[in-house]
Amino acid sequence: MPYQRGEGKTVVIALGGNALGNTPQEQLELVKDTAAHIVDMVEDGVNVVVSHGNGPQVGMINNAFAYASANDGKTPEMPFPEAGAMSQGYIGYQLSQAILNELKARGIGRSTACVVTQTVVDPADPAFENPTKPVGAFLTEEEARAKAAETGWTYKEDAGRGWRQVVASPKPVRVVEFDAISDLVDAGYVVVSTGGGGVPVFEEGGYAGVPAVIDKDRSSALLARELGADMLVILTAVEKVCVNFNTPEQAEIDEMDVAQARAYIEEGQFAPGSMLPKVEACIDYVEAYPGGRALITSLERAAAGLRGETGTVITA
Ligand SMILES: Nc1ncnc2c1ncn2[C@@H]1O[C@H](COP(=O)(O)OP(=O)(O)O)[C@@H](O)[C@H]1O
Ligand SMILES: NC(=O)OP(=O)(O)O
Repeated sequence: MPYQRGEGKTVVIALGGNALGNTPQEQLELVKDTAAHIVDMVEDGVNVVVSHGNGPQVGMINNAFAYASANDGKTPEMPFPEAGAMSQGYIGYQLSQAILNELKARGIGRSTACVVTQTVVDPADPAFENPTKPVGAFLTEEEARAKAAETGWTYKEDAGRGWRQVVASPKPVRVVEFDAISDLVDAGYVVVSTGGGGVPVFEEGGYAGVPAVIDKDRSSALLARELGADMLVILTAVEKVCVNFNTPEQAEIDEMDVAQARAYIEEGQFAPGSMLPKVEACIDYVEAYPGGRALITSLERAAAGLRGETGTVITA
């Protein structure tokens, strides 16, 4: 009996940094666990579309080529959009392989498809004037200042955790490969796409890559909305979003509607650069697609969250 999309819920999952780790070797181990959680959802009858972050990875690739180029005079510089595409390629390869292995181990006759994705951004987006997206490794202030002087790149302090290179993070406007992704979902593939939010491109006549990194939660929200997905699931390191996070008054949020979420944003409950863009992405999705529900939870609790047992649910 051929697979039909109408048979189960369609869910777009955005994987946070803890699902991937910091090096390709570490990631290869971590994605086995990630894949098991994803296949739990597939086993529950869910059509899963997976997207993922790429901040550490795209910075690592760009930096490695710049370093080699400066030191051996033979290695070429790697343009930022190409570094973004390379990050999608190797992360997608590892995720896809791990999911395939898990499907096979459980005797589930489904397959994966990995789509290197471009996402249109607006040349007039004010984000190009103010780089905010951290990429690459954490450095000390001294290392960051030396690197900035050597490369001309911008470095900023990242939420008390160290210094990182920052690049522009424009808003996603359109997923270029949307039709292909949708067809693959309809055909029953577990699709990995829109990694790192998609390689940002301007659409001026043809498409052309832009040196920037889109927030993957925002692109996942756009993809979920366009697909008419039943749910957007943002997986990160915490099981629930909290008010008064990291204080003695910390309290978990089980459910909030857009009005409540906006009120919490006004109060400054969600840290910019970490939880705030996730909540904003959920608002974008449920406002544009009121039939949908957004869920923020941890990777470990993802399948339980989809069953309505945990996580923070955001509704219109
Ligand atoms: N109000 C909040 N409730 C829960 N977590 C929060 C809150 N504000 C900030 N955080 C932090 O945000 C983190 C998620 O952001 P981040 O680490 O940038 O995501 P990603 O998993 O996509 O890499 C959580 O692990 C938590 O440490
Ligand atoms: N592109 C993106 O949002 O990556 P991170 O989640 O790693 O920051």
